Amino acid sequence: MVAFADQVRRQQWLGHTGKPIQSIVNIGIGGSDLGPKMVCHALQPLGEPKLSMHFVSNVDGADLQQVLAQIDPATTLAIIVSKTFTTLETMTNAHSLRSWLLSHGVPEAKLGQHLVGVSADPARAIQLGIAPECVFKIWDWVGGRYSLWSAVGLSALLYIGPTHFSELLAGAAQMDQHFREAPLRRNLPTILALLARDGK
Ligand SMILES: O=P(O)(O)OC[C@H]1O[C@@H](O)[C@H](O)[C@@H](O)[C@@H]1O
Repeated sequence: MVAFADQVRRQQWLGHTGKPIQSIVNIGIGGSDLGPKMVCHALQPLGEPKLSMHFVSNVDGADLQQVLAQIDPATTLAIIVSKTFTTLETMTNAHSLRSWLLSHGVPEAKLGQHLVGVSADPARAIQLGIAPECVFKIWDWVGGRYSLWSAVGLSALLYIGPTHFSELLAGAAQMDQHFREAPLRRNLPTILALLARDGK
């Protein structure tokens, strides 16, 4: 995953016309959308300025159309993110985006340069035309709401780069440890949960 991200970030991963990737479109919903979207938004100052990031989750076609109007198929990389690869909203948007690429000049044989997948079920991703080596696997035991820390974080990795992404993972591991060990009075996730409860 890091080798792939490096290639894209160094402008060595080329679209079908030989131009480097400039736009990343993350297609997913729930945990396969919100985590990476939040990281890309929160860590924008660390983001790669040559990449524009887009997130499409809504099955209402207006969501996808708004993004398609801003990007060039020749320089677009779509990441289809779905643990199951059966989620209706994501599959609908993935098929629409695939058709858009094909109808805007991307030859079917070169679709693999513009489409990658993240899933616990790689066979389903391959059926969509994603090259087997471009399907990044999520472990089965990762729950949707925590999946940012798995391959679902690919768009965040592309945007902030491997060094910052490793720091993000290390910070999460540190917080896991803090949650297990800190006394409740100083336990940050516990305090946050209590504040949220009080806020209701
Ligand atoms: O990643 P998938 O399989 O497309 O699922 C997307 C989301 O689907 C929702 O139904 C789940 O509650 C979420 O946890 C999950 O992230």
